[in-house]
Amino acid sequence: MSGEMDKPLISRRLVDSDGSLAEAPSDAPKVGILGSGDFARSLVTRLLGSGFSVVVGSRNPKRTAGLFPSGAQVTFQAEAVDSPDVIFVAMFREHYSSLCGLSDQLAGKILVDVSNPTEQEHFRHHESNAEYLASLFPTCTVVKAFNVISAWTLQSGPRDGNRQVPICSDHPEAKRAVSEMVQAMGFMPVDMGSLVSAREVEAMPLRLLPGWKVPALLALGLFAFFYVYNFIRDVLQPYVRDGKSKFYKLPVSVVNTTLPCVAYVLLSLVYLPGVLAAALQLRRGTKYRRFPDWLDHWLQHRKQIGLLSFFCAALHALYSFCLPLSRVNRYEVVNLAIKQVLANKSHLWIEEEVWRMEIYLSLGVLALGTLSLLAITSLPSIANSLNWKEFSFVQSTLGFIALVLSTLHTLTYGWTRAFEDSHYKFYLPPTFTLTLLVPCVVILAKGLFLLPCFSRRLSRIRRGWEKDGGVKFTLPTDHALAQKTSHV
Ligand SMILES: Cc1cc2nc3c(=O)[nH]c(=O)nc-3n(C[C@H](O)[C@H](O)[C@H](O)COP(=O)(O)OP(=O)(O)OC[C@H]3O[C@@H](n4cnc5c(N)ncnc54)[C@H](O)[C@@H]3O)c2cc1C
Ligand SMILES: NC(=O)C1=CN([C@@H]2O[C@H](COP(=O)(O)OP(=O)(O)OC[C@H]3O[C@@H](n4cnc5c(N)ncnc54)[C@H](OP(=O)(O)O)[C@@H]3O)[C@@H](O)[C@H]2O)C=CC1
Ligand code: HEM
Ligand SMILES: [Cu+2]
Ligand SMILES: [Fe+3]
Repeated sequence: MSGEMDKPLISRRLVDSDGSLAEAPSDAPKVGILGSGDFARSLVTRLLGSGFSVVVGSRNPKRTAGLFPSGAQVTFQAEAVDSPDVIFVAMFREHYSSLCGLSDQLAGKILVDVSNPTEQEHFRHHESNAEYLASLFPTCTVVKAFNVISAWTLQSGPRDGNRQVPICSDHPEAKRAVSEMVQAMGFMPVDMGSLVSAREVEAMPLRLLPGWKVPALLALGLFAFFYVYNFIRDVLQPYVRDGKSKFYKLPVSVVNTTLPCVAYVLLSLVYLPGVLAAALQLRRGTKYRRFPDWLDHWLQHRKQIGLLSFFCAALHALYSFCLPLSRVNRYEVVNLAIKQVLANKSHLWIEEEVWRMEIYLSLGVLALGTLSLLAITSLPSIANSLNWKEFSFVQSTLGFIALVLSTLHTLTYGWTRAFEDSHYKFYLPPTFTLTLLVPCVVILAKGLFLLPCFSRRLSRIRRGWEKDGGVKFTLPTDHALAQKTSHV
């Protein structure tokens, strides 16, 4: 082992100066730990601090004892597993089989598997580490726990970040015993069922932001499409036709035409699946049939799509604020002024342009402000403080209002450009016209479903009425449905 690995994660001085880690009272529940690595050391600190007495089993206790706080007993593996009923296996999977000599002593005890496979290991083995441990020690009860907690969090205490510790085991009593320990250590146990779930639990720390992959790819795809489209219109066309170099537009101008389009299209894609779902329910005349998978999945990713839309819109606003700062803008203003002077004109003021700009800026700010409310309420702590009605008012009603405001912002920005030949470059229409299609469909459809004939039928369907057949049951299924389709 290198010197780095030999350094104790917990310095003795620090631990000794902390009164709470003094020797545990003799009647404290005793816990065993096999292994003396980083995880074992952090676990010991936490367990001692939570009132447990700890015995550590090492292959070489003489060498490792110095790394542990004085309250812990460090001894040989065989001795350590003798008295405690609960034993943590703080070792890597490949070393589990080295414990087989302890089989007889371990019989009937609870083994806690804390291990995390690497990504390659996870895919190489069909069974989870915990199931493998259980197969090596058929007379023991194996509980999977703590793998999602880092050694660092264990040591410093669950002050921030996620406190949840998923637990699974085939034996309810063992699971309960470990759950109580988890709670005593300041974490929150989450029952994940039987040991088969260990594979899922072991995959948890391997996942980076699940649920964001498809929305992020969607946003990137839209960004790439609009960026290329704007590049062709704003940079390539002037270069090819007039030999003008407008490449300076790449970092700010083209980006600020691209970002709002991405934000706007994403926002409309948040509200499109709700409309499709309503249309499908109207057509089927029942809500008791599953939506097709793609729609189901889409409904479940609205939160991520919405937050990405908010992110792009916020960037768009920042870029817009920066436009007047750019040198391009300064030169343009000066050149225009010179032109005015040379033409002997004193007052440049186009009333229509002034109003158009004032209105579209104001609408943009209002739209972004409304979107921020949605973003704020999607924070779990805020969402938890709202009841369902309040949450769905903000998300559904205010979100739709944000979509309408964005549409008005885009329309007033575009004004008459869609109908002027000079704004078609290489026959390509102005970018904003491409973005208007989906939002307008969503807004029209929402309006349509508000008509009494549709809305009455829709709300009856949502209360359990069926086209052919009576009322099935009138449980508050709206809640269940809504919760199932949200990622709060
Ligand atoms: C910045 C931002 C943050 C977001 N954060 C979240 C978040 O944290 N969590 C989240 O889930 N989503 C979030 N979203 C996504 C989105 O705001 C919500 O999913 C929103 O509830 C969708 O509203 P909806 O009206 O389209 O869909 P839904 O409310 O699901 O309704 C679907 C359809 O059914 C109709 N309908 C719904 N309920 C009834 C009823 N009881 N009676 C009759 N008709 C009904 C609606 O009119 C609609 O046509 C966020 C979006 C953005 C932009
Ligand atoms: N570090 C972390 O943040 C986290 C770790 N885990 C899991 O905890 C387990 C231990 O991790 P960690 O403490 O970081 O690893 P370390 O390498 O620091 O510790 C492993 C320990 O295993 C013991 N061991 C027993 N038999 C063998 C053997 N044949 N060969 C090598 N070592 C052996 C050693 O103790 P001795 O020499 O005293 O016998 C050693 O200290 C792993 O399964 C890991 O996935 C889970 C979550 C977070
Ligand atoms: C503080 C808020 C906002 C400000 C200050 C703002 C400002 C602007 C400005 C200055 C333009 C013209 C850009 C250019 O000259 O190329 C513009 C265009 C646009 N904005 Fe905004 N905006 C805001 C919010 C939003 C929001 C929330 C959305 C939608 C989600 C949005 C969507 C658009 C669209 C689609 C365009 C047209 C882009 C194009 O085709 O060129 N904006 N906005
Ligand atoms: Cu998913
Ligand atoms: Fe595995």
